[in-house]
Amino acid sequence: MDNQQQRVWMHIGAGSFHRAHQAWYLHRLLMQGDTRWSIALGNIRNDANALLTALEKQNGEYILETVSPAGERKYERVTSIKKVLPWDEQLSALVAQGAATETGVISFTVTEGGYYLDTEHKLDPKNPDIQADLLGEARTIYGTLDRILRQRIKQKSGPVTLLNCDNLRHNGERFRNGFLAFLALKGDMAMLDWVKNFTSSPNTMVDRITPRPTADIAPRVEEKTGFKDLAPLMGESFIQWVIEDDFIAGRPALEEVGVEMVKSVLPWEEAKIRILNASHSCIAWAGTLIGLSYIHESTQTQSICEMAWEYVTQDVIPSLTPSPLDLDAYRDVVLDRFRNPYILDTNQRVAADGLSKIPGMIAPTLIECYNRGQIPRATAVLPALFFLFMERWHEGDLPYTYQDGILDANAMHARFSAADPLAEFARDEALFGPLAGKPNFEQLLRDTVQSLRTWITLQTNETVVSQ
Ligand SMILES: NC(=O)c1ccc[n+]([C@@H]2O[C@H](COP(=O)([O-])OP(=O)(O)OC[C@H]3O[C@@H](n4cnc5c(N)ncnc54)[C@H](O)[C@@H]3O)[C@@H](O)[C@H]2O)c1
Ligand SMILES: OC[C@@H](O)C(O)[C@H](O)CO
Repeated sequence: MDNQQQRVWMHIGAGSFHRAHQAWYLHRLLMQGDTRWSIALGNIRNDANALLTALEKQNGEYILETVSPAGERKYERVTSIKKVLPWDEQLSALVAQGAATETGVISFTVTEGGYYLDTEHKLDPKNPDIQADLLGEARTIYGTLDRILRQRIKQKSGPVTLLNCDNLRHNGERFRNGFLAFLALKGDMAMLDWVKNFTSSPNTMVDRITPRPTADIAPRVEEKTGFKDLAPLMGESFIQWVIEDDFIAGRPALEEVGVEMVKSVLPWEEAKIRILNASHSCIAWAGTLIGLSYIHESTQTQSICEMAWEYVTQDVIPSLTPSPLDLDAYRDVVLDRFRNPYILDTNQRVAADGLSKIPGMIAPTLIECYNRGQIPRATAVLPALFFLFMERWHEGDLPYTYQDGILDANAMHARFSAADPLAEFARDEALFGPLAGKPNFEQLLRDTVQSLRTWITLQTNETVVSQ
């Protein structure tokens, strides 16, 4: 193996997922003796500083615990992060590393809300974070990359791949359109041209359920491996990564470790986003509404599992057919993964970012059902659950903090203080695009919310009686 040319893959977004997924794949490649690429990890926000410090102390290494649906646990020391980039206000370390010639790939996980796109998948220029970045700050992925690439051009470091690893449909394309729109709004046509010509943004489908790490992992890791890990994490044993092979400045040989390199990621991403992610949120919102804390408990509640099953079976599968995937089998495997009791994934984590998930993951199925003359009764359950979930949020009755990158808390409270909050919700174009304000859609939501209120009362009484 030619190890002369050391290349760097910089990742922005030091959350759990990157370390359980992309870093794990590269680690496997290193273990095969191909050490040409390594990862440099940094973050835009200052919310990962403790983790970055812990990783720095361990030379970027940590133990990943994986657990199968049967409860079999495995431990692996992940060694692909060779550089930990410390955070400062100016993001100096990220900028320096991103601008270096050795860096050929810049990937990112900044959550679904981190792209600030509306139902038309267009950048929302009114968002305060976007406005700040247009004035030169680096609060979002756009302002951050703007800074990095500006420096890259100055140093003549050449082309670079910008690799989105978030759960977004057409994630490369949507990010790229957002970024180009951002640069156009800035009026920076030279930079815009450079990005068009010297970067590529492959679409990818990423998959591994990775809960937020809990305190019980470290003692287990120490007992099993003898390593007193300051930054251990846990994920399910299942893993998948499908990428469109469009890397402008080289890439690690990821196909050697099970990554599927394809021409078009479309069938995989549609299945993942609609069958896995949208059902996941459905289960998290429903579970929360009847007092459950974990995804497996919620999925094991028959009426909740039926909501997800019917949504996929009645509305999604007809939308995605024909597909090269066996969608019925995909649905069943996904629901089985959600039932894994050892993962202890929380409804809180999966319920997050609903304001981005409704337009990105759920509205397309609603629209397509209407377009083929079908009333999307099963899909309407998902936004109806989200409405009831946000009503609880408004009343201060959620058992946890709701995290949503694009939530305008004042506007949302105002909506729920209006005479008819459901009408306001159904008319929200940012959520429902062309369906917003359509009387038949509003009525469908109203009826669905009503029957879910009855379901919640019944379920809650049942829970109280059986306690
Ligand atoms: N955890 C999973 O199971 C999983 C699986 C597949 C894909 N993903 C994708 O990865 C994303 C992150 O998941 P995670 O488990 O690492 O979450 P996490 O909560 O551990 O980390 C979130 C990361 O995003 C950053 N961030 C949040 N909002 C941002 C914004 N507006 N701009 C810039 N940075 C922002 C945070 O600083 C942090 O680094 C998910 O939202 C999803 O799109 C996660
Ligand atoms: O639906 C929530 C996601 O974070 C999910 O855990 C992930 O997409 C699985 O790959």
